[in-house]
Amino acid sequence: MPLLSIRNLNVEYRLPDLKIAVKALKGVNIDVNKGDIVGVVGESGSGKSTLALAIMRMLKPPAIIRSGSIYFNGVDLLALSEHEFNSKYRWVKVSMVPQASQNIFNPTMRIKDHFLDTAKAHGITNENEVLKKASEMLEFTKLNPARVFNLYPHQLSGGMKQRVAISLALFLNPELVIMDEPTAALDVVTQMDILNLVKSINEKLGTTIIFITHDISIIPVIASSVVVLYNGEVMEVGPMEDIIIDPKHPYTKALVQSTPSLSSSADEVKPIPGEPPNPLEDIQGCPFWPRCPYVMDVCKTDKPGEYNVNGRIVRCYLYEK
Ligand SMILES: Nc1ncnc2c1ncn2[C@@H]1O[C@H](COP(=O)(O)OP(=O)(O)OP(=O)(O)O)[C@@H](O)[C@H]1O
Repeated sequence: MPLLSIRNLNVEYRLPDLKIAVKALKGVNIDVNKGDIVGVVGESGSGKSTLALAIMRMLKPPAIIRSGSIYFNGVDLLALSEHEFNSKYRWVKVSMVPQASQNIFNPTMRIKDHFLDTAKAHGITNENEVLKKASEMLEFTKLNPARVFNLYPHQLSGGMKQRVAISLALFLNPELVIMDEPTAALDVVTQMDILNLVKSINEKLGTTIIFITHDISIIPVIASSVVVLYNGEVMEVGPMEDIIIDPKHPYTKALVQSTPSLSSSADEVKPIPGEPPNPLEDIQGCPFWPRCPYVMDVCKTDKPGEYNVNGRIVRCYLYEK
């Protein structure tokens, strides 16, 4: 059984002024196996953060989960009461390093108090116990707890803040951590440090990780398997090497070809044709058809199913048997 299994997840943002809903996630199915680092890749607006917030049950209005299930070890997280989810799952079994996590800190609180506050929100009030565990996690992320505990957020560099955000996500020993663009807004050297840290969390602590990024060039460095999102829909899922070396879905192919570091020569780099989708427009059929070089009539009217191509899932009529 996968550690996390998302089934037919549909999330909308309702925009009453415009009398429409933006369909941010459409029929999403994703399995995350224990011990994996699953890279979720997609362009801006493809629904990555919505997915992270849905798993954490942290979506706020105008977002609404229209339907679907998110099973964690077989328990549907969406069916639990808020009290049960908060006391047994949120941060305890599943936690998150949010997007732009450098900005999550309360500027008036010392780092130590961020750990105490998070623990308190989950019913853990033994200060010594919390600080001992927080120290271990700060040390694991290569920070000096004695020094960092008493600092205010503005006294930390961007890389240090990201390490603290990661320590905060880890310190209740979750089995799964969702990291939403954890290397965005960092310089290249610090990015590599954080990627190495993420790998050591996975290897040494055994934590399963969902690693969200808009940058497919990071995927080979970090992920064991990949989910490709486009306009709120899963296009392709498979092992990292297969997806990067031999992408099957025309969108994944276009994404790889548009990325200089993944192409063998500069001549092979091609921008993805056409325009990114308009979130207010509900495209019939496959959402990639207006940009797809292989488009067929059926793609414009019907959504492709999940076709199994040598053990990976590809949602494209080219692979219909
Ligand atoms: N609060 C909101 N109100 C209305 N629409 C929203 C809201 N938040 C997100 N959306 C829409 O939902 C879709 C998915 O957004 P989401 O932020 O999940 O994508 P993303 O892949 O994480 O993008 P980015 O990398 O830019 O953060 C987009 O079309 C976006 O415009």
